[in-house]
Amino acid sequence: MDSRTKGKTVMEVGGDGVAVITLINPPVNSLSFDVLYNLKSNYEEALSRNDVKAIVITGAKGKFSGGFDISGFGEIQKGTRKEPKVGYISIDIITDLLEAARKPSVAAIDGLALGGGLELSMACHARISTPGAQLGLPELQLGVIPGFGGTQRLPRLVGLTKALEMILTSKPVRAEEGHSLGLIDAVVPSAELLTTARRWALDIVERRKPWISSLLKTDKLPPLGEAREILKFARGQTRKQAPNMKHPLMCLDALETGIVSGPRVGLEKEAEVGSQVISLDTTKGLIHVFFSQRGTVKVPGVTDRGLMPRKIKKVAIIGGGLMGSGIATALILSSYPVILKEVNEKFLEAGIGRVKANLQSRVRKGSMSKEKFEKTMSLLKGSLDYESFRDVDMVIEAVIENISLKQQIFADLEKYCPQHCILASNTSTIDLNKIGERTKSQDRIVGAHFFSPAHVMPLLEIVRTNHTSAQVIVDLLDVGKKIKKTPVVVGNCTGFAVNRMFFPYTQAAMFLVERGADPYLIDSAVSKFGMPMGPFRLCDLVGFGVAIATATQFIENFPERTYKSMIIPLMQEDKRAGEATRKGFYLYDDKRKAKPDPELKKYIEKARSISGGNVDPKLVKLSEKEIIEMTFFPVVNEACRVFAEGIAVKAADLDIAAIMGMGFPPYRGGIMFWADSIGSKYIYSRLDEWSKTYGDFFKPCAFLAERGSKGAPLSAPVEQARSRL
Ligand SMILES: CCCCCCCCC[C@H](O)CC(=O)SCCNC(=O)CCNC(=O)[C@H](O)C(C)(C)COP(=O)(O)OP(=O)(O)OC[C@H]1O[C@@H](n2cnc3c(N)ncnc32)[C@H](O)[C@@H]1OP(=O)(O)O
Ligand SMILES: NC(=O)c1ccc[n+]([C@@H]2O[C@H](COP(=O)([O-])OP(=O)(O)OC[C@H]3O[C@@H](n4cnc5c(N)ncnc54)[C@H](O)[C@@H]3O)[C@@H](O)[C@H]2O)c1
Repeated sequence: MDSRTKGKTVMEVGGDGVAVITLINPPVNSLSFDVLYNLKSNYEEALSRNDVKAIVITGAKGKFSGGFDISGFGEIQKGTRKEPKVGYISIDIITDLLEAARKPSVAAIDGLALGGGLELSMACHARISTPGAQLGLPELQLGVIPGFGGTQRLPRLVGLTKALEMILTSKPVRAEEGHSLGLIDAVVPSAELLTTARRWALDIVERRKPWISSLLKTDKLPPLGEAREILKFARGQTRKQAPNMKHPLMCLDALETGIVSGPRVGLEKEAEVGSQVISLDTTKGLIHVFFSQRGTVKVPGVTDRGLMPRKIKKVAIIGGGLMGSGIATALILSSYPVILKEVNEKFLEAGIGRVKANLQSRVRKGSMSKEKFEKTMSLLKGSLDYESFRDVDMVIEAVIENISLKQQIFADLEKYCPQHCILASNTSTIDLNKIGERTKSQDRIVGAHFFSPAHVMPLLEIVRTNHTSAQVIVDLLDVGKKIKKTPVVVGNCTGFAVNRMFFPYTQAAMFLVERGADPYLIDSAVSKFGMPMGPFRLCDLVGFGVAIATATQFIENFPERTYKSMIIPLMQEDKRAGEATRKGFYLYDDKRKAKPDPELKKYIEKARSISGGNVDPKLVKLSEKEIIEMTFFPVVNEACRVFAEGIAVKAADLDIAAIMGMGFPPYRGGIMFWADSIGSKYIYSRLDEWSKTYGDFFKPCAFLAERGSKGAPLSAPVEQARSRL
């Protein structure tokens, strides 16, 4: 393969007259422009050769195709590739050359057929798959729409309602379901895939099997009136669930056009809309997130050293409280045998009970069978001492946030655990060097910072000190992958990356209400921006105990830039500590529904008199845009510090940390990507102005000042010399 080309296809014509075209573009046989143009040439040749009666398309190495090469969208967005004529691939190649050919095509699907991959197969005249195949149209998740005819062919093969479900949720179906839906014609073992597909293709030629063009099918489509109602309902749901995104509605337009005006017009509409969505900001954000998420496991100086992850056969967890039980759940769910250590029988039983409850909720929801529940629980063993730690490969400490307790535990671990054992702590704030101070094992000490609930939240911050060995990080990255977390490797400091970004967010919100802004308007503006909830609702949810503990750490470590608000401590004095006490910034009813509380004013006024601040008429009347800027620009500022200090190696890691740890909307691309979309100059100028009016909480850091004064992108790499990692 030419090093400048991305992938290819190869065609082999057998003595039976079947041309087998194989898609080759590792690792997922994505459909790059090179692959697609090669496929076109192969088809032209196959159609012109007299010795070819039929065609089979398959993918190399057990994968049909993971879809259009996503980096192609980036090339078009950046202008480094000229966009092909609208509809050239979906209409000229896939429809007019392939589907309308005089020779039939059969798709032989092993492994993945996603996005453009499934769409290519739907243009074939039959589809044979292996039992493990995954079939789906996940394009909306990337901000694009199914663009190789998926909006037209999928409803015609599986019906409108199922097609909408598959497209709007981006969730794939397995082969058996695909078969019962009519998407797949036969499911056969891997070893029989190609022979069955070849025979099927020849059977079509011989008229022993039907020659079906998906695009021309109408039997699964509902009557027009019903179709319009179904689409109207889908539009309503989409507007509610994705209010800040245009592309799902544009996708529904393409579907509707095909049903109302016929598939050819539908294909044209799909091509037109498909081209328009590429330049949407939300699409740019989502595509950035796709690659950034996969980039977190590429850590310079660590994962490029040829180290292989060691096998972790057994894990011990110390502390079966909220976090320890969640971490244990995540591990046993991925088949790791786990020992859970607690201080006494009562606490041990409670810890194991929490793990059980986590799994039982899956059984109740029907996502786990009773047998699987028993089998999974059998991987968990309780312990009250360290004797059973003698053969563990990794320990994760999750006891209360107390330095001397953690130091003692790590000293004990050094005595009991084997020398190769990884010693991890789930601390959210404490310096790992301090935790390991009484050991000689600094090279195997690492942070494994999970987020609550640990068996649900997707992020794992892997915290390394200057002493943590690269091997230990490689091992933990592998465990993270196996337990289905997205790991982000960060440096050691108070709050690491996520909590450092969280602090200024909540503090800015407290500052604004003390100066007269309405907390409920702030929550509403922040929710509209795309966060799962506003900062005040969030404080209620996590509880004021946690909020005060984390704020204390920030105040101690970063006093020069902390806004010290008394609102939460004052409320806590009155035993209103958030949702758990049914009173916080909101009042909660029996069903935990939140409603504003007029009494909140009292606490705000008292806090204001303690801080000595005044109501600022400008801040009373903030627009939603100004609210977002005043709450999130301080987050950008802190993210810049984290990046400049080398706590995060790449700006994109902070994007993923913000999305998965804070709930920052993925379609905004993450905190640094969003900041760059606004421009460093503007952010710097706003923070600079506010810091002059309201104090150092808003003061732009040196990194932001430097880049902002030049208008340089904040996410451009930091010089290596300045990076701590
Ligand atoms: C305007 C005209 C333009 C031309 C017309 C365009 C019309 C669009 C047509 C079409 O409808 C659009 C699409 O098909 S969009 C793509 C749809 N497919 C997907 O969304 C699948 C995305 N991939 C995944 O979900 C997963 O990667 C996977 C395939 C399920 C595999 O998961 P797994 O965990 O095994 O591996 P990963 O770590 O995720 O991925 C491994 C590496 O592969 C890269 N990769 C995966 N999919 C693609 C892809 N479609 N394009 C490019 N690269 C892909 C991924 O980035 C990883 O790379 P590394 O470098 O990190 O190894
Ligand atoms: N709660 C969160 O949202 C959260 C999020 C991320 C990280 N963390 C961190 O996780 C750690 C645990 O937090 P948590 O919320 O699960 O606390 P928790 O109070 O719910 O649980 C701590 C458990 O540790 C046990 N324990 C104490 N000493 C022990 C010992 N010597 N041996 C065995 N068990 C012992 C306690 O009995 C208790 O059950 C803390 O370091 C915290 O900072 C918490």
